[in-house]
Amino acid sequence: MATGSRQLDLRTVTHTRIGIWDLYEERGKELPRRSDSSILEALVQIRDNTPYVIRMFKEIFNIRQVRRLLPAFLIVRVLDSLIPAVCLWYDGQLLQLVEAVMERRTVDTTVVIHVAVGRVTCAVASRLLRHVQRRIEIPLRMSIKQFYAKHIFHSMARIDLPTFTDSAVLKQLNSVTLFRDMGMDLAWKVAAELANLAATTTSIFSQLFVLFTVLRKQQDGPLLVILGFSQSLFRWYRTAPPLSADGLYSMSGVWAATTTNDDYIRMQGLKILNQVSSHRKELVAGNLGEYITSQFHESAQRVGDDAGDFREVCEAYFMKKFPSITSILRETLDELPQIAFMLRAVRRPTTISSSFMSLVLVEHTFNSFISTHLSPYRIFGLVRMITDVRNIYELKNVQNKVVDGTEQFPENQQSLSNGISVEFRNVSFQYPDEERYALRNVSFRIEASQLCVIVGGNGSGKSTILNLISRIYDPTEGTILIDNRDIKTLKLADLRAAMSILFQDYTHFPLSIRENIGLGNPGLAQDDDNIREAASMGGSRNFIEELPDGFDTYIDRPVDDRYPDLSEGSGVDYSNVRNMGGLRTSTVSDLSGGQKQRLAVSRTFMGSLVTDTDSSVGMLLFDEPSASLDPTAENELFENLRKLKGTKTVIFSTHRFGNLTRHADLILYMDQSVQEQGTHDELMRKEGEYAHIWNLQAKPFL
Ligand SMILES: Nc1ncnc2c1ncn2[C@@H]1O[C@H](COP(=O)(O)OP(=O)(O)OP(=O)(O)O)[C@@H](O)[C@H]1O
Repeated sequence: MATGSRQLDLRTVTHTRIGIWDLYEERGKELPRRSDSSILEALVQIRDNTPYVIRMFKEIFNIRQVRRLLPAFLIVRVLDSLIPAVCLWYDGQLLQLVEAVMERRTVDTTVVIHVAVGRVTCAVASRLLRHVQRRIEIPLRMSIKQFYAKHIFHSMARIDLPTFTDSAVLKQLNSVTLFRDMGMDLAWKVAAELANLAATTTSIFSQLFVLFTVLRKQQDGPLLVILGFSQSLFRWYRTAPPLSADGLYSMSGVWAATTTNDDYIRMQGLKILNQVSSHRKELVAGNLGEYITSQFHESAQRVGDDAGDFREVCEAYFMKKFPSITSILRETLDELPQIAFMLRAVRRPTTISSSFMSLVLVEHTFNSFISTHLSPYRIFGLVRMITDVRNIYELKNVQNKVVDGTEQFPENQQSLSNGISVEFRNVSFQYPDEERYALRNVSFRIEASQLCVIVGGNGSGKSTILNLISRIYDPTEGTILIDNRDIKTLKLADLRAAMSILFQDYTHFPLSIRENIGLGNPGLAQDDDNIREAASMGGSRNFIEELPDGFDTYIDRPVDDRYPDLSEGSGVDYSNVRNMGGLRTSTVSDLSGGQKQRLAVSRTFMGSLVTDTDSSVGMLLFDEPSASLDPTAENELFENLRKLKGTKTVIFSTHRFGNLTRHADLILYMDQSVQEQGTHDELMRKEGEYAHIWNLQAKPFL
């Protein structure tokens, strides 16, 4: 697969087979900040990522709402964390009361009342504090989330296609955006976890202090406290997850894992086929339900229990490698407070009941330490979150693969009204990770304001030419000149503002039809008159105006209506609430394929519109835009394109030979390279491949 610079130096890479997975690790090459399970490594991670957390706090503190609410939240949180210590103090009072009763055989009722009132007050205070905490937490969380939603949105919006589809970059993006709202919520989660940490530490030290105060007069009391504390520390350590901060055991270096297990790959494919709504139509029409179920079962049977996700399989593998060495020692340590208690009971049998109560108090307190927020899972979770905070900020630094130019384009905005010239000089191109050349040694020149039609069979490289003109990708070899200047020297934003493109694999944005068209020219995106004009040019205006919501219609609504978990099939009738609220029953859009294509054409025409204040584009690129259009619509489109001749450069790619080619200033007949070029008459006279296909395909219909 790999070629040239992509070649691997296999001597430095080790291969391990783990279940169905092949793991490749590069020897002696460490990633800057991934680490294994040791607490020390976790500390290193915290240290490395602290600047990002500080930056995060500075930023969230600049949000007015947060500046007001965060200190209040922290104060309430810490106050709440002191309550267990107060309760413990009352328990100590109770303990002393028992001792006094044992010695004097009388009960001091004021102490009893005091303790009872104290405990009740603690319970009430705790409940109230938690309520206040929750009240503050919700607006606080929403403000922070909103702030990071904007931050992450911008960091992602600037990434170009080759970078966006790079699997390593994708992983970084996923760490920030994988779970719904995850990235946006992350800052809040980190803040909340740090607050928890502070509160838990306060809680532990205040309880330790109270325990010492209560038990210091008892013989062996301090010893019990020390033993209890060390016991809980060891228990804490024992429950510490052996996972590294990124969830994988001890794999701190550069590594990659893949699987070639056909059944596993097929199972994942079948799952997607079954889950993603865009496949449902074919699944139903093809009567595939039973078939894919049986295929899934067969594959699952063959692959057996090896069919795990890499993380699971890896965990199981490394588990075997890490037996617990110190477990016996830890088990012994667990028993130390009880041993101390028994020794004391043997030496001083009269104090046995008070010692027992002390022991219960100590055990109860330290058990609560382990089960609190200081649980090792939460600590490791925090370390992971802190690493993700760094990912959020580093998203901004992801380098685009298509490097921006520095020169303004065009030098004179007016020049765009005469179109833009394009020249390919010996351009060859391979898509990333592809060995085959999509284009090989392609040269041609399209003069400003000419109409160029690119024709050729499937896979002949037509779309690739448009991808290169818009610098979605850069050529592997050769040069592209735009208005006689190297395309790489021009500022990308200027270049793209100067052209309007309809890609073959266009999509509709999950926005209103108005915006779907308007975004063809962001400068005019709010201008209703221009949007209507573009809709007329693209042949979509009539059917849009007939829709109940007209230009406000959403083709795919990005927000789902919500219902309780019970579905309609389970006997619940939602029609009343649905009718009352005007909720739709179907998520499927009402537009035909041809209507959708007309919308996409309208969006592209949007770029050709001019106002006094805004310049329009100088070039329009259409990649097979008439595939789903009826003959009338296609004819209208060609008329509109012909009208642009002389003011805009128009490049039109198609594998259908016909009306438009006869009006083209330049026809490129492609098959990986330019096989023939010229006007229709020139190519017909040449009697080459173009003439042959034209005679076959178009002539009978004209
Ligand atoms: N994103 C991509 N990644 C890898 N290879 C690609 C990609 N897009 C296209 N190719 C390959 O590049 C070659 C040229 O494809 P291109 O899309 O330019 O052809 P086309 O002439 O537009 O075809 P069609 O008429 O079918 O749209 C084909 O071999 C195709 O498989």
